[in-house]
Amino acid sequence: MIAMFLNLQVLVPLFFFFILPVLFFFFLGHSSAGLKKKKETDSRRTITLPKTYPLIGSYLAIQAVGNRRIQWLSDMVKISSGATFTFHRPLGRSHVFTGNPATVEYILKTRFSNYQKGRTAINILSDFLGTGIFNADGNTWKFQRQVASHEFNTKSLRKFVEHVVDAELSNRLVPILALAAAQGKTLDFQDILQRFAFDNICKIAFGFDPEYLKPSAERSKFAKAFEEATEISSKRFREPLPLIWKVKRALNIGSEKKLRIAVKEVLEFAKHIVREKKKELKEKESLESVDMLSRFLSSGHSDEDFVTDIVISFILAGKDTTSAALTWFFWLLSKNPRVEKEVLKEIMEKSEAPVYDEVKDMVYTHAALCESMRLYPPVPLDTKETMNDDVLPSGTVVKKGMFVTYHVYAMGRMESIWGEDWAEFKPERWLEKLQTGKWNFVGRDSFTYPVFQAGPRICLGKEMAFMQMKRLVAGILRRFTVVPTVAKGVEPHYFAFLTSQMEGGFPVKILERVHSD
Ligand code: HEM
Repeated sequence: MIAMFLNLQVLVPLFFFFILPVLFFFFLGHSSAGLKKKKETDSRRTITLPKTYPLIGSYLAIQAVGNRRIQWLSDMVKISSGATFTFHRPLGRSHVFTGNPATVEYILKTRFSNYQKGRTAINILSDFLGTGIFNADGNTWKFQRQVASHEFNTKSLRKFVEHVVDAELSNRLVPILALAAAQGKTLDFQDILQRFAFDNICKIAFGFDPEYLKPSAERSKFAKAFEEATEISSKRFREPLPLIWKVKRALNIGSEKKLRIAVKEVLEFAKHIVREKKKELKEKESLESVDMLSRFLSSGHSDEDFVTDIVISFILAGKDTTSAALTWFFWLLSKNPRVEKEVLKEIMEKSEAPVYDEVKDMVYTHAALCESMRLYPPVPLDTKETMNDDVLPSGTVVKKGMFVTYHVYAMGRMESIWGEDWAEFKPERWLEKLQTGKWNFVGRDSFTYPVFQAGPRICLGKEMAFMQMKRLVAGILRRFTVVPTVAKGVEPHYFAFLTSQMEGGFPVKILERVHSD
């Protein structure tokens, strides 16, 4: 058995890393005609659909684009008829990518039960997420969704904004920014926002403060292990064949060994907190805390593995999504002083520490965040597995077991959806001016704008995310200006594993607004 694994461990990488590159150069040398006819040109380049070869499909084309996969697939979706593109993976497997709102509605709502997370994705994430809501289908998912939905009511949201977010903002974030401003220090703003979001979501999910944003604090072991587990688990999706990570896991080598250690660390820590909470609950009979874990436990769900899995899924869902959105938001704001001015105007009309209703009423900021996530969605792609053979509204035939991905990033950049000015950062496309002179928010349907997914599995934390982001934007911009130190003319690179990131971080200087205005 071991010998077989060792053979595979040698043969599989040999095929993908040695034989394939040789084939690549062979085809490149002999067949530029191998590319299909030109489909679309822009001022800088010609965009073409990739050639498909026997056995390897279009693997070479996607390898050649390196870390521009999202952008390349977006181009393919945009030039394909019905905004639906079939990518041919090695060994005859096909994968459909779509940017067609009718198809998105079809897979996320009309034929919801036919397009599930599926076995492949669940297997990939199960070492880390177990059967938590993010990694479950059918009744396991439904039950968690029903129980968790109760936790996202107005009362919880109000407490969240007025206690958790406010405390993290005024006790940690503002002092860090004030110090950076005084010292003229450059900060990685993406890292700061990620730490802010991690502290927030742990407090909500566990009632536990990992103190990740505390100045000069050691990165907590839990946060570090969580990050490592997320990154390695999501890299499993990138392996050309699932067999590769499975073999590495069986042999406990390389990244899989690191994953095992990280997951053990996360689970041990999470279970320790669950036990402590259970003890507390027994002693006090009812808990005052508002965290989800306490609520789950006090409503009779006491199975340790079950509640641990749920809580971990929530941390994952809330950890890097809001920070990704805010990173790009502050980048776009720095390039669009007119929009920043409008946002600031709205903030200055509220009190210094705006309460829930005031935050809710920040309509222009809400629109600016929607607009920023249109161009830079925190979750750029979302994949479903087909349960039974079907035909999509675009006419594409899908077979049982095939993957269908809706391409959120592409959809935010399609002229057919947003018009000729799709590339402009324009919050006003989400707004109408009322006779009173106030803005009114005009939403888009969630199948055209599936940034939070859509249908029965639409993001549970959407409203909480907006409240957190708006409160944070108000807290920062009222006092500071965020000035990127990215060289002039350089566009930061957008890439993603599960959630999007700015490659290399987001270096900024912080200026006290009093001095800068
Ligand atoms: C800007 C911020 C956010 C964005 C763009 C976002 C987006 C998404 C997306 C695209 C999904 C679907 C993922 C999938 O099933 O593959 C999702 C699911 C989910 N999100 Fe969010 N999310 C955000 C913030 C949050 C926050 C702060 C929380 C929790 C407090 C949260 C909780 C959840 C949960 C529990 C699910 C799973 C829902 C289900 O499967 O039924 N999200 N979110």
